[in-house]
Amino acid sequence: MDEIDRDPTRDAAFALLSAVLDKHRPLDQAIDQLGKRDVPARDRAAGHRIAASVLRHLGTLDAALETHLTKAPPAKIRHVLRIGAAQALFLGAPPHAAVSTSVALAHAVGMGKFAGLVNAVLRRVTAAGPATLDAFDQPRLDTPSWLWASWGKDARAIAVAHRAEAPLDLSILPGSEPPEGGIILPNATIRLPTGTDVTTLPGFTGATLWVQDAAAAMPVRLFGDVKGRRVLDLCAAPGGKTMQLAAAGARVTALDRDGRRLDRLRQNCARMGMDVDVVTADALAWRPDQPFDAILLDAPCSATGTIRRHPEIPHLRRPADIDDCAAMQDRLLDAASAMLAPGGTLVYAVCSLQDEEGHGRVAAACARLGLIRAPLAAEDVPGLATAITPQGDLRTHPGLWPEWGGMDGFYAARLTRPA
Ligand SMILES: C[S@@+](CC[C@H](N)C(=O)[O-])C[C@H]1O[C@@H](n2cnc3c(N)ncnc32)[C@H](O)[C@@H]1O
Repeated sequence: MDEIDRDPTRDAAFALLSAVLDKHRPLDQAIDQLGKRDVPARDRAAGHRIAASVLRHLGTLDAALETHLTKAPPAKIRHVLRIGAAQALFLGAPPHAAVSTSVALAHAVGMGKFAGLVNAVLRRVTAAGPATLDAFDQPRLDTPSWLWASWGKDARAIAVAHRAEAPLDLSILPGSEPPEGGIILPNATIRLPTGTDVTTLPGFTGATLWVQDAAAAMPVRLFGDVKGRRVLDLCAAPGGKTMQLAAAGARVTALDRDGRRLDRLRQNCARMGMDVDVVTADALAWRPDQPFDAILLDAPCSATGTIRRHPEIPHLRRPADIDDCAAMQDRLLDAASAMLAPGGTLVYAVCSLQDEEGHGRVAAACARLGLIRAPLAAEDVPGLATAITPQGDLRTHPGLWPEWGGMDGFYAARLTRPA
């Protein structure tokens, strides 16, 4: 087949999948690359939707394809098969369209000699539609074993929640009008349906709202009333929690070592008309003129609590990454503790589901640094009393609030330095 009808959407999906699974790049970075190669926004978005669906259901797709393969195909053909099967089994594409576009894709990626195999396997795997998958334990298949084991009794609820895309969550300025069509969650987060474009909402241009997952809005609340208080946001960019602190009336110093992410923080705060002191520095080296009595450490982490938004994460992370994150978190906790005034409050948070990055780090910090917990009470975390751990910390996961569509996985602890 010499003449190939290029299909930019499927080409984009293939490029994204290959960037993630073969080159181990984050999906957002791979999408930016497509933009630099002048792939139109519409094809980037449609390709992203397909690639994200493949990544979300990778274990199930591979198990279903496996039953029709007698020997392992080349990696490129495996991607083509995954893309075809995901469209028919998860994205509602008619089977014949999924098969024919995949055959064309096999040619387009220089693998035309496998076109017959693609045609035969996809016809069989799509013949019965999504019912084909009923025999599979999909949540289990789609979760790497080490992650499943690490999530203990919550593993199934978490993995089930990962099968759906996250909704759009917004924080709004106190007293401002919520956007139409949203539901108001117990912690005052406004939730809009998956796929809503925030930039089209009147409150976005009107500077009354910003994007922040319901769980991500909890750590700042643990300080209580911050009006007029000096607060150090130690790992601040791109600034969701900085804005929440500023909106609550705090005098915020927002520090991050990543200049590009801080540019986004500056843009976000400027859009909201918020005045924040921004510092570009390494938290491990920087020290303030005088200690702070409120410090937020929203530490860098494995981000396994955000898999609904970043379905590539289970396929990129390895157990050793958790150890690396934990070592960095310990160093940042040491630094935060050194900047905390006696009697001050340190809120430590991570968007990770891994105990080693949450409870493990805080237990070690208390023993090492003499910090003590100020355990959370039900009124600190509206609607999430059941997410308070026996130690008095907050542990959320995507399977919570299923009736409203879940939330990100976060861990947060409130610590004090004895006066
Ligand atoms: C989880 S993100 C912060 C998200 C942010 N708090 C928000 O709500 O939008 C972690 C941040 O830590 C920053 N970071 C990592 N190591 C750092 C260090 N040693 N010093 C300062 N910032 C650091 C990263 O650049 C990243 O922006």
